[in-house]
Amino acid sequence: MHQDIKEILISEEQIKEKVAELGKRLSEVYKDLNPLCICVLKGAVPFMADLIRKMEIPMEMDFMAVSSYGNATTSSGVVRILKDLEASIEGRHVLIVEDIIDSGLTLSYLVEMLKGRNAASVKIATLLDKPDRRKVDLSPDYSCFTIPDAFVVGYGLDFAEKYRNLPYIGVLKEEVYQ
Ligand SMILES: O=P(O)(O)OC[C@H]1O[C@H](OP(=O)(O)OP(=O)(O)O)[C@H](O)[C@@H]1O
Ligand SMILES: Nc1nc2[nH]cnc2c(=O)[nH]1
Repeated sequence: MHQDIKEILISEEQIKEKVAELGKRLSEVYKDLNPLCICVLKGAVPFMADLIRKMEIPMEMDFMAVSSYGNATTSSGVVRILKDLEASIEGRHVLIVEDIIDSGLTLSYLVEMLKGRNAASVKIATLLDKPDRRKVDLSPDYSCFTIPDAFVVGYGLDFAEKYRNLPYIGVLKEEVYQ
């Protein structure tokens, strides 16, 4: 285990199992709909890469970069679009793929914005859901794990851009970010 990690919350094996389950479910839900999976950079990259390989249906992908955190561990509430989608989503079935929903501020902004572009549907798939910290009324359509209120890293999630490459979800030691 990495020296900055206090505890492994979700193991590599647990992630693999849940992601495969979700991919199978999405393959049924989105059969014949050619969904557009939107990966929210950067944290959702490992989840997106693993999830789409478990979706055994035609699909397309695009990427967005938004930022509300910078290098902090709590959301500023201000969502900035750093990179927009490449193509129109009018009439498309959109699935936003996220690594974590915390305050919900990032996604509630994103969902409203994408709905405003006349998508046929806009749904959310998240690896992690941290409902205790929610500031807006938002719940994911698909979620792999519900986690307690702790700052987690790994499998895409960072602290100051580090730890994204850990294959598990871990809780960071307090002394690392204090
Ligand atoms: O529900 P919220 O409180 O809004 O938090 C969730 C957002 O925070 C993280 O992004 P971050 O801005 O850290 O960017 P990153 O994915 O590049 O690390 C995460 O990837 C979500 O997008
Ligand atoms: N790395 C990381 N980013 C987040 N963004 C919102 N919540 C979290 C969290 O617990 N960890």
